[in-house]
Amino acid sequence: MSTLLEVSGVSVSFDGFKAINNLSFQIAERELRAVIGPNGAGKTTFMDIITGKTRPDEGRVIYGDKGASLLKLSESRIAQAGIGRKFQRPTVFEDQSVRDNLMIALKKKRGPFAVLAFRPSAEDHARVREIAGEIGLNTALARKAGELSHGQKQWLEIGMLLVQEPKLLLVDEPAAGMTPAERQQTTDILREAARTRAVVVVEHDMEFVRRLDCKVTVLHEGSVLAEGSLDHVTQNEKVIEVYLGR
Ligand SMILES: Nc1ncnc2c1ncn2[C@@H]1O[C@H](COP(=O)(O)OP(=O)(O)OP(=O)(O)O)[C@@H](O)[C@H]1O
Repeated sequence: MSTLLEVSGVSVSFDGFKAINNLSFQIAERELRAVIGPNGAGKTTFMDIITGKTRPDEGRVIYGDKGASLLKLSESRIAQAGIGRKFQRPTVFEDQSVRDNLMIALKKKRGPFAVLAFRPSAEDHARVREIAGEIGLNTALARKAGELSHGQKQWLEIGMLLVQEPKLLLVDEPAAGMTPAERQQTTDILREAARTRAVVVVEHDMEFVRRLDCKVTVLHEGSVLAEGSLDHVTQNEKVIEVYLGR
């Protein structure tokens, strides 16, 4: 399968401190990947580089079948090019229903001019119902987002990104604060999402990563320390030393 995103030889320093150090990373068009690593390993900075929030000092970030450089694009252009990011804390519109939250996200996809004259079509309603099903909220469409559990809000926000049909979805610590049952469902949602796109999940919870059952990239001091199945990387001596052995 072809590569969707290729990061090569990327470095970035903050006040002389190398947060990302000659980092290389690739993900295929349809792939689920977990990124793990101890505190300060560079996971957040790595995602900031992909979304254009942080510009690297060196290296290349190539995206899509035309091999476009993301380094030339603004944050909003990168988002429009199909890179969606879910931050740790849910940011749904609490006073709006689940349906309206998903509709707002659909509207956003159409761009600033569509917002003014947006009237949801039967197709839009069908799409919203479809996504609500994928995130396990099909019976909660009329509920206010503010009444949802923490886990359900996280799913809603993932749904708001999925409605926009990202090619690459970046998800930051989705399992934090979730009940075991919510974690299980989150795994299912992310695995399903990765059947039609690339999904990168940054996560500390090893049980959660195990259930994702995907290739794992271990970051340490801004570089890739190991990559492979969770069993493979957790047997790596260097990984045990810097990360698991702590
Ligand atoms: N804007 C910044 N200015 C200065 N230092 C920064 C900045 N952003 C990140 N750093 C430093 O870069 C290193 C990598 O940080 P980063 O947040 O990417 O790590 P992380 O793997 O996401 O950590 P955590 O698991 O704790 O969230 C850290 O030492 C951090 O203090």
